[in-house]
Amino acid sequence: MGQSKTPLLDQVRIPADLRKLQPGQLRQFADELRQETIDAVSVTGGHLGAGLGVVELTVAIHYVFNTPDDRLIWDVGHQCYPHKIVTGRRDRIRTLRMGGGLSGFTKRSESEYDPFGAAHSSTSISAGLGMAVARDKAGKKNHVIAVIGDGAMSAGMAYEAMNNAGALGSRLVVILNDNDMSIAPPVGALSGYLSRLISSKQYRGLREVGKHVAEHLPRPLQKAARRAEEYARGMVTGGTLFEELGFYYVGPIDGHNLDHLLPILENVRDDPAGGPVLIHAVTQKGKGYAPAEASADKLHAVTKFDVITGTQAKPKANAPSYTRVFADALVKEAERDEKVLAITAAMPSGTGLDVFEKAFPERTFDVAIAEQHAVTFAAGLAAEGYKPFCAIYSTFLQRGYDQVVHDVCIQNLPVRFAIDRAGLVGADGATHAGSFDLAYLCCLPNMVVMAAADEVELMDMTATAAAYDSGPIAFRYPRGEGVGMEMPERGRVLPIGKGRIVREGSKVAILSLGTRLAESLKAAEDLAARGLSTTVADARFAKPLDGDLIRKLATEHDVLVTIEEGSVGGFGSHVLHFLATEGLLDQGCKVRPMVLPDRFQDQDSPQKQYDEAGLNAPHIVDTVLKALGIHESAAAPVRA
Ligand SMILES: Cc1ncc(C[n+]2csc(CCOP(=O)(O)OP(=O)(O)O)c2C)c(N)n1
Ligand SMILES: CC(=O)[C@@H](O)[C@H](O)COP(=O)(O)O
Ligand SMILES: [Mg+2]
Repeated sequence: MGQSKTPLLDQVRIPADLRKLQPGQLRQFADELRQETIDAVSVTGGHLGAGLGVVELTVAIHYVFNTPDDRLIWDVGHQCYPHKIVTGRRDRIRTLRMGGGLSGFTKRSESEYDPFGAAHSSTSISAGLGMAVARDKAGKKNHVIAVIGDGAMSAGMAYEAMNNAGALGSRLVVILNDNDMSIAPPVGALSGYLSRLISSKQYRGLREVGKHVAEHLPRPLQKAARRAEEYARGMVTGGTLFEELGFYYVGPIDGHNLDHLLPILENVRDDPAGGPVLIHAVTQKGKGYAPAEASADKLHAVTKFDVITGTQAKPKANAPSYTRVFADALVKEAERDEKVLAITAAMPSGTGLDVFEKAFPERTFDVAIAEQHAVTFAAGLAAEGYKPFCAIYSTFLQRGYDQVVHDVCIQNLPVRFAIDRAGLVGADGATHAGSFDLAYLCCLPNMVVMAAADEVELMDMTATAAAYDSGPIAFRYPRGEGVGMEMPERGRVLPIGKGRIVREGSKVAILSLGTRLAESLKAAEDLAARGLSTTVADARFAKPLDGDLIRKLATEHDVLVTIEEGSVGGFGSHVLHFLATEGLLDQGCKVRPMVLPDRFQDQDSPQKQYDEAGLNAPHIVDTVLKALGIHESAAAPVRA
């Protein structure tokens, strides 16, 4: 057996083992931890850049603080792979984001070292403050540390939390991990402010003097020195934004320099003064891995890759992604209509608006991680006659729901919602599943909701949304590739509220919404082979429903199955409501809605997730056979 490449890391299963090392060994330990992170992610794929940027912070925090009694919360949690390696999960780290494996984010049920789950950003200060107040009420003395990135710090929730923390005065340590990156380079005034904080050399000089003086005075005098320091700080920068919110500000410090991190964390740990503290750590996303450091996005998210070259093993695409189809379709609409604008909340590449921005930089808005603002900003634009396309993942649109109701629907403003990542999303698991947008949008008056069955439909829905100016309209589509359709030059405008029959039959009807259409057609072939003639219809609209189509299907078939990539309370529920109120359930048609299960599904491949959800062709066949009292199984060979 060759000599281990990670001799120090091999000695550490949990942080208590780490704390047995000498401070002088931590540099090597961090290097080994970084290598292990790179090697593990080269096997699993996942979020690489963020984790590489917090290797030293991870080591220093677990070394100085008594985790898990001291609570450590990672904002977003995508940077938590080094944390997972040093908290008893190194043996499973190569199962990251795989079915049955470790989550790609922090997760309470996975480890006592994960006191709070994450994945949606900007929650860590709120959760940390909750834990700090709980500690105070219980008379405990443990520390609470929240590590939040500069991107996550651009979300309103972070300020709500700091505003409250400053008022409550509970002891809370917030570490701002400032790597001057979100997924893309950061946007917004805060980003510029942080850069000024870091670059004001004069400020750093005064602070340096102040800090050293403060450290060598007896405790009572330190306060005086500290006040002098604060005065210096106030004199140079007028008090940092964070201090105005009631935080003691420490920094900016080098977030990769353990010689700085360790004493500062120890000072903060041992300082008997109460109150919230914000340590401003300057780091580099992708640190220590040349391909990441050289990449524009610092390898925020990668597939499996070759460690030596950094070359990723990206599967060959058989068709354009839905995201790309949307982006290209929107460009075509914008070429014809100067009122078309596009808005993203810090996800330009994920939503495809980076493509749109290349064509129309003046008509593209990245508002940072601020979905609530994005929606109402769009409403403001619509109120003035523009045609804003708010491109937000289904799961992240949950953040702006009240704005959709209150600012868009009640006022019936023509905001267009391009909802990517609808349905199950695979490796990101439950936190990112787009399961609920049908339920949370179809109940809203004035809202029109479409779901694309394939990439041609998505082009048509983009054109339809551009043309529709009578109120809010949303269209959803899944993560991943299209089905490989011949693409028209431009999308056609669809008649609002009208579905289409894709396959004629007579005994069974499958009414599909969205991309379950492919599985519905497969099921129809199987059923026909069993002597059950099957109609397949694509609803296209979840709202308004195509009443005539539904009535036809329910009155001309013995079984009507609805299927959608969404939770209960969405399309199928509204079809059932329609059937019931129209008395169409009274005539014996057996109706079976097929929806996502009423539980959160962990990560796996989308195909396996839909198998687990029971929404693939065999499940449709089984549902029909059961409804007809035929006790065959979809798995059983079809009768000759
Ligand atoms: C509410 C919400 N919107 C969007 C995202 C998508 N997202 C994941 S990480 C990220 C950037 C985070 O930037 P930062 O906090 O600076 O962390 P870094 O990747 O730089 O370490 C974004 C926008 C999210 N996780 N949550
Ligand atoms: C961490 C985070 O929230 C994003 O990076 C998200 O994982 C992106 O999802 P996609 O990979 O579907 O764009
Ligand atoms: Mg960042």
